[in-house]
Amino acid sequence: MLSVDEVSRTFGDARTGEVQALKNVSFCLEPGETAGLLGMNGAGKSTLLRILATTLKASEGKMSLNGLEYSTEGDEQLNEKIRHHVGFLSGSTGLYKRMTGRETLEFFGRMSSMEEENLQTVLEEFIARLGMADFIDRYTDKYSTGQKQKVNICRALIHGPDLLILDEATTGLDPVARLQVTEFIKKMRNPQRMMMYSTHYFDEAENLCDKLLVLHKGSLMYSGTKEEVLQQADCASLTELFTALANECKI
Ligand SMILES: Nc1ncnc2c1ncn2[C@@H]1O[C@H](COP(=O)(O)OP(=O)(O)OP(=O)(O)O)[C@@H](O)[C@H]1O
Repeated sequence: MLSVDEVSRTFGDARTGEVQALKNVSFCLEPGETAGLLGMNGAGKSTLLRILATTLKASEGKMSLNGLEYSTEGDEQLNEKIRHHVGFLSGSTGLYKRMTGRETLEFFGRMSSMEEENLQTVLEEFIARLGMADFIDRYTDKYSTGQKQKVNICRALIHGPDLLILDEATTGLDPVARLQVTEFIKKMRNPQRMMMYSTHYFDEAENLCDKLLVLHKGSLMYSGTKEEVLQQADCASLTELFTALANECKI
């Protein structure tokens, strides 16, 4: 289980003083569950995902993954243990230009101490499922955005993490690649794996996620199934909900 309890994060900003990017956010994810993280630009989605991936420290609060406590004091040994169970695709995940996609995935699989036979089996399955055979042996600097993103998603998944964190995984993809990627992510669900999926596409949130977490100005404003969220917000659709939030920001 992923447990997030009263997590906050403040950034110092030279121009405006302090920015409170997350304010007392609490929620749980059960094994097998996928949560869709929604929110307007600047709502705090990436900040939350980076904290869960241990690349950023929370200012306050507690978190645990399957009983392992995150360290907010910067204890690298504790966070290293967590990292073994986490796969993270951030908005800025890059690829080594002078490696092929296959070499990249082999590299990360070996870094995670995967057995060679298992690594090759998983790799072939990923290549087939995401239609990567045509480009996987080319250097990644020649890849299109969609091709890069497919390799990045595989990189986050190669070691079979319990918690998969995907930050806007389909941004910039054409409709066919978007469908391929979302179908692949759906197939990668299993009864143990938890997923945090941030997106600006409502159809993906509805199609992929068991529950939704709506962040607004750093606070978790609504959470639950889509129906529960709409009921809490007294809205008929997610579009209506976000239009209301956007209008509130203009006031
Ligand atoms: N390193 C930083 N220093 C100062 N402020 C930051 C930093 N990182 C994020 N912020 C601020 O924290 C707030 C939340 O940012 P965050 O990137 O988490 O939002 P987001 O919901 O992921 O937005 P988007 O949908 O645009 O990616 C914003 O006001 C942002 O400017």
